[in-house]
Amino acid sequence: MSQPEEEFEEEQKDSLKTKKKKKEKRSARKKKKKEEEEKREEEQVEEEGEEEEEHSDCVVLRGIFKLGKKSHDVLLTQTRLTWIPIIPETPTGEACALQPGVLLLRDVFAVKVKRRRAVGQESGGPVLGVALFCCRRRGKRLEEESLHLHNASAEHTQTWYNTLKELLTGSSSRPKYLKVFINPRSHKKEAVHIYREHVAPLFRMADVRTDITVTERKGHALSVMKECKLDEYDGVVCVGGDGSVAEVCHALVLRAQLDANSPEKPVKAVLPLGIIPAGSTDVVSCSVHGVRDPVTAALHIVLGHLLQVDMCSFSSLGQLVCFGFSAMFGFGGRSLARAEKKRWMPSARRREYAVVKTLARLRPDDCLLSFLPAKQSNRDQDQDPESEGEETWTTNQGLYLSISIMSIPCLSQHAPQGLAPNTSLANGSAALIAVGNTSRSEFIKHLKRYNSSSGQFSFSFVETHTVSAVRICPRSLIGCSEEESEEEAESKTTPIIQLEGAAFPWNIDGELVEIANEVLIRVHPQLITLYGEEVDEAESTGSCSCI
Ligand SMILES: Nc1ncnc2c1ncn2[C@@H]1O[C@H](COP(=O)(O)OP(=O)(O)OP(=O)(O)O)[C@@H](O)[C@H]1O
Repeated sequence: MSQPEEEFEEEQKDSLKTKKKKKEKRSARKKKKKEEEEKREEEQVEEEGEEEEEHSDCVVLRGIFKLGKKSHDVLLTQTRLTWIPIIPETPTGEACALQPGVLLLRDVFAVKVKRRRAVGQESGGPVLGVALFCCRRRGKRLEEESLHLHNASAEHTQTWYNTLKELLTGSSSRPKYLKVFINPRSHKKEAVHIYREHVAPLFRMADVRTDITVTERKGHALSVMKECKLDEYDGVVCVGGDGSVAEVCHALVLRAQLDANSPEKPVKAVLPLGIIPAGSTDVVSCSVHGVRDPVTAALHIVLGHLLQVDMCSFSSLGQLVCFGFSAMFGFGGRSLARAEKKRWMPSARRREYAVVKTLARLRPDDCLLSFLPAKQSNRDQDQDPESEGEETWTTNQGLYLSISIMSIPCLSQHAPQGLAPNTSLANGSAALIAVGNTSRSEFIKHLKRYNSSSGQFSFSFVETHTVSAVRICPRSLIGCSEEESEEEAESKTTPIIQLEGAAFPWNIDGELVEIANEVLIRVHPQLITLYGEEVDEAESTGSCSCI
């Protein structure tokens, strides 16, 4: 065979090979596609099976209503309302593209009879049908929505109204009577307005009665809570910032402890607490709602979404200071103390001023820091870490710029993943974040990373631990003399602080608490119930402008 012929034959062989390969590839692709289709069909069958199972939830009522302008076949079961459009036969046989719909009763918080009324008419009027008020989810936000079922028959409408009402009141976690505390001084003094505008109408609609106290001073909510008849209420609501929330949470747990006559051991709060955010940061509200939004918060309350949440007790020299969710010692305590001295400034400016000033005078504290690592068993159940026998404390002595203890993730719009992303609401432990001595620029880098999603702990001077207890014993007031006197020099009206016996500023849930001695913090698993849901991240509104 001549060479060109050989080459041709080789070429032919090659092209045959590639054709074969292509064919193989094609058939493999076809096979894969067929398998995928079969899988999809199987999944669809499974889904349909599940749907059928759910729909086998037997029909309680069935009737015809108009939704919009079209008639629908409406089915009510114990858990859902389903509507299917009734398509009239047309001479042309044209299909109408109307969609069926479904509404889960767990999302419905009110049902009303609709009537036609003239302007100013308060009662009576011909029946139009029933209206259902429900919540719709938009990301982390819950929004109010209504569904109108029209049928002019009074008897038909009444039967549906009664049955729906009965099904809705069957849910035991939904409150009927609430004790409400409103702090009129919170943040921009908008708490009363927020409650009246966004919350009260939803409570009224859901037939939730309320007993309102507008607080007159710090400690007012605590004194009311100590005295009031708790068994009358199904829950407590706090409208305010983190300081107000901390006071009401503390009051609920303290009251449970007093009622149970248990001076040593904290007792789980009897009533759940709903938080309507009206502060500037609203860390606790963000941690259980994912947003700072009064409507979302109110809808979680009326729908009875309950969450068990861990709390800490803070004590010094054997005396209880308070119950709370988070505490900051060092930088966090100092900047709050500085901000409190400038109460006359608007809150955002005050905070910025305090952060910048405290950064400018950054000083470490010489501390003895001890902690009790959390055991796995603490996190799984409602178990008191104190009851676990031998306690093996780890103790370090050193210079710290900041020490934080947080039993909840502390989400906020400035730190969407939370100040303590490694802890959760009810894992029976707290996050200990200890920031050792470093340069100002490195410390600022660490702080800035809270705004982004991660990396705030990947510095050699930051250590984190999962703990069930922490003890902090400040050993001296390093650098305070110079710092405080500079501060005082600015405000000539306030007396110079006497350093002897001076207390250390702590930021406990956004409130300034001054403690002179060692502080013991213990985590108490699921000590309180809050209205809300488990969220992994808060809605962010951009970074904090001060750093
Ligand atoms: N009528 C009142 N006047 C002054 N203080 C009050 C009053 N009612 C309650 N307080 C106290 O005000 C403190 C701060 O409340 P809160 O956290 O709601 O507001 P805030 O400090 O302005 O908010 P934020 O901390 O989010 O900026 C709480 O300790 C609370 O007990």
